[in-house]
This record gives sequence, structure tokens and C-alpha cells, in this order.
Amino acid sequence: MEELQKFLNDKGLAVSTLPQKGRCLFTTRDFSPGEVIISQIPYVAVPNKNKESPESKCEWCFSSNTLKACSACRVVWYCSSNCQKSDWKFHRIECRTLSKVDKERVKLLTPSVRLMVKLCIRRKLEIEKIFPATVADNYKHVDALVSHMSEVEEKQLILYAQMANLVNLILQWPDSDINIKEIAENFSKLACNAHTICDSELRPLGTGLYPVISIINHSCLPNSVLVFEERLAVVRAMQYIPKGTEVTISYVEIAGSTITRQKSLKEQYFFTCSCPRCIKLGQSEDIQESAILEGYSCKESECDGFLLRDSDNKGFVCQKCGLIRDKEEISAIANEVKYISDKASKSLSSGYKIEANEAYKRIEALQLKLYHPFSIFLMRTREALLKISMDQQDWKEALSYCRLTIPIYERVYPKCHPLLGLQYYMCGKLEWFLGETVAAVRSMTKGLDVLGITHGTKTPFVMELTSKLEEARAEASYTQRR
Ligand SMILES: C[S@@+](CC[C@H](N)C(=O)[O-])C[C@H]1O[C@@H](n2cnc3c(N)ncnc32)[C@H](O)[C@@H]1O
Repeated sequence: MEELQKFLNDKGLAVSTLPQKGRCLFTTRDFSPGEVIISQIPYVAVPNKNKESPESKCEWCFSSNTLKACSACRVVWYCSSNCQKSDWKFHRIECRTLSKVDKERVKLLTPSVRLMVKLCIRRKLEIEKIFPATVADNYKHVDALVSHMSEVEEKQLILYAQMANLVNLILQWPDSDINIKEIAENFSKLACNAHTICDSELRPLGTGLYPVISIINHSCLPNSVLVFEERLAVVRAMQYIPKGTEVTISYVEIAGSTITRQKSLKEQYFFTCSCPRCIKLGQSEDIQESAILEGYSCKESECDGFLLRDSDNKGFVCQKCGLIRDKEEISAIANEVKYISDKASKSLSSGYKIEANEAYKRIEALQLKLYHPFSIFLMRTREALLKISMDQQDWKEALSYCRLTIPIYERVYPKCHPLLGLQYYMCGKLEWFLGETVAAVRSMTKGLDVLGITHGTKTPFVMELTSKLEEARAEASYTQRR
């Protein structure tokens, strides 16, 4: 711990403990917006498996391009010999284990089981000094992670025990080298400490354990953001953070109502958030915001009031004009939305984009009758329509959906949230492509103002976006001069 404190102190950080939160990371100097607070390579990491690339992704950089399986184990894939070489020191040992797994059991190697197998191997290699521990990469930090074992439901504990047994069968180590109870507990630790590794556009690629970064607690109004540069996790200040402040990131989607955010935090992380947004729970300002984000709109289309349940639970009363919206009318529309949503997701997963597009448009029309214009549900439908239009290369339609999401994004995300930056930038790219160059420069600039802070101005991702913006600027000034 002393070594870690010294390591963090050199970076302007310190670990402290608060009774209601456990360990916390504090700043011991000021940080400016966009400054890297801390970065870490994963102690262990695995790529996701998904439908588009069932053969997985590159074990080292998570790319999906030109993959070749390791010829010995045929479980792990690489996109290049460079990536294979980078992973060799570890995989050489993991490969011996994976090669012995019989074909039926290979199917059970889910990303979480693989991550645990890697964690056990990494621990053993550290004990044997093949992978010497460093200040930041050290199994001691895994030991120190919270597991919440006493709060985990019985059903989940049984599942962890079964998964631990499977890990034991895969490893085939002598009994003296394996502790099934510890592995089961480590599954619980992964559930509330591992991070989803995403690409620069925040698409999930894999899962990694970064035990020092795991010291950072959650806030629904965070002052920092966690992004990834391939496997490297980087925490950047989203705003000016004075000395003596707790560093916070957000663990969950912060677009929802307070009740929704608190529910997901409780379910996965076993705590009740008391951040500046959450302490407003039950106050009129929070009730109104939640009703706008997740509640129903007034029956009177001209009225922008929000609705709350009436006292005898027969319907919902508009808090502005007093009109009552009938429960039956609401549930009839909601049921139709549910029915079409099921069809839409089935069409989408079977690749029937045209059918999915039509279904989502019907959902949007129904949701417009049901919800407030700033509804999260409407925002999700428009995100789906935006994605389908992009896939179908219908740029005009994509731009119109992108523009419709922006006012909602501006309401639900902080000014410097990466998702807001990405949405502005996407809007700009579409505008540019459709010849609206002046608007494009405006939107791309707004996007880069955010992304320069969240992703860093010197990263290849932001540098590429910057050079595109310069091109758009040159084109805009040429068009204006003509
Ligand atoms: C990734 S760990 C963060 C570090 C943790 N505090 C520790 O002592 O190791 C996640 C756990 O920290 C606690 N935690 C994180 N954010 C919190 C918050 N805002 N309020 C209370 N507890 C929090 C919860 O127990 C959660 O499951």
C-alpha cells in the first residue's frame, strides 16, 4: 500500500478511505480539463464475442480485421504477428492450458470464464516470478478489490461456484495450486470492478481488469471520464479539478432518471449513490426531470406539462393544465409499442433492415403520442433509426435522426460527455457529406471541443477528426468566397 501511495503521489493522487464508499482516489494537485489523471494497462483482458465476429477479436488490440487463430490452441485469435508477439509471453503459458481443453468444453469458454482463467494464470506467474509484480500490476491490488459476497443473491453465488469449478477443470492444476472459493469470490469482484473496454467511438470491444483504476468511485455527475486507447485505460479530467477533490467516473448510463440510475447501481455495485444528482431524489426538481425523461406527455398536444399518477391511481394528471390521461389509453399504446419493438429487434437481428426501419418508424410515431419530446425512450428509438439509416447509407435520413437526438443528448449528458461530442461530430460529418459545409464546420467544432477533452488532443483518433475539420473549414471558406 505504501508503494502504491508513493506511485500515486508522484501523479498528484492519493488513496483514502471513506466509511460509506470504501477506498477513494483523491487529487493532491489541481488537474485541468483534458489532463490525464491516471492510465493503466490491464492486469488481464479478453475480447468480447459478438454476432458480427463470432470468431472473437484480436486478443491483444481487439481489432476484428484479418484474424488468424493461434495454431496450437485455436481459441485465441490475432490480427497480426506484432499483436501475437506482444501477447506471447503470457499466451505461451495460457496456450498449454487451452490446448488441452476438449472440444465440448471449449464452447463453455465465455469471455468471463476466459478472463478468470487468465487471472489465475497471471497470479501463478507472479508467484513464480515469471511475470514479476510491479507497483501497479500486482495481485495484491486484486486481493484488495471489493467483492460484496455477503450481498450477492444465493442464485448468483451458485452460478459463481459452478463457474469456478469450470475454471478448475480447465486449468487442471494440482489441488495445492487452486482455491475454488477464491475463484468464486473473484467472479464477484470482476462483476463490480472490471471495465468494459471500448473503442474511441465507445463501442464495446472487451473486458479488462485495471485494479488501480478500480479504486475510482462512481458519480452520476462525474468530474472525470474513462476512455481506452486500445488496451490502455485512460482517465481524463472532464473539468477543472482542484487539489483535494475525489476523482469520480460514471459506472452506468447516466441518461436515465434518478430511480433508474440508482436501480442499476444497486443491482450491479451494491450501493446507493449520494452524488449531487442523486441527493435530489424526491425533490420537486428531480420528480419533474424524471417525469420528462421517462414519464408520459400531456394528452393536449400543445401542452408541454409533465404527468404524475393521480391520487386514486386511475390515470396520470398533467401538472401544467390539469388534464387527466387515462391509464387504459396509455397501456394500449405502450402494449403496441412493446409488440412492434419485439418485431423490430427480431427483424434487426435477422438482418431485415427495411422491415426494422419501418417498425422503428411506427414505434417513433407511437412514442411521440405517449412521451415527452425529451424522452429517453424516444431517444433510443431515434438512435436505432440513425444506425439503420447509416447502415443503409441513407445519409439524409441519418442526418435528420442525428439532429433529433442532439437536444435530448444536450439535456441528459453533461456538457463535456464523450457521447455528446461523438453525436455532434457525427452530425457534422453527415452535414459535410450532404454539402451543408458551414453547418458541418459548426457541428464538427462543437464535437471536437468535447472530444479534445475526453479523448485528448494528441490521440490518433482526435488528430484524424481535427484534420477532417480543417478540410471542411477550407472547403467552407472556399465556397463562401465564390
Ligand atoms: C470499482 S469499486 C470502487 C472502489 C471501492 N470503493 C473500493 O474500496 O475498492 C466499486 C465499489 O465501490 C463502492 N462505490 C463506488 N462508488 C460509490 C459511491 N458513489 N458511493 C458509495 N459506494 C461507492 C461500491 O461498493 C462499489 O461496488
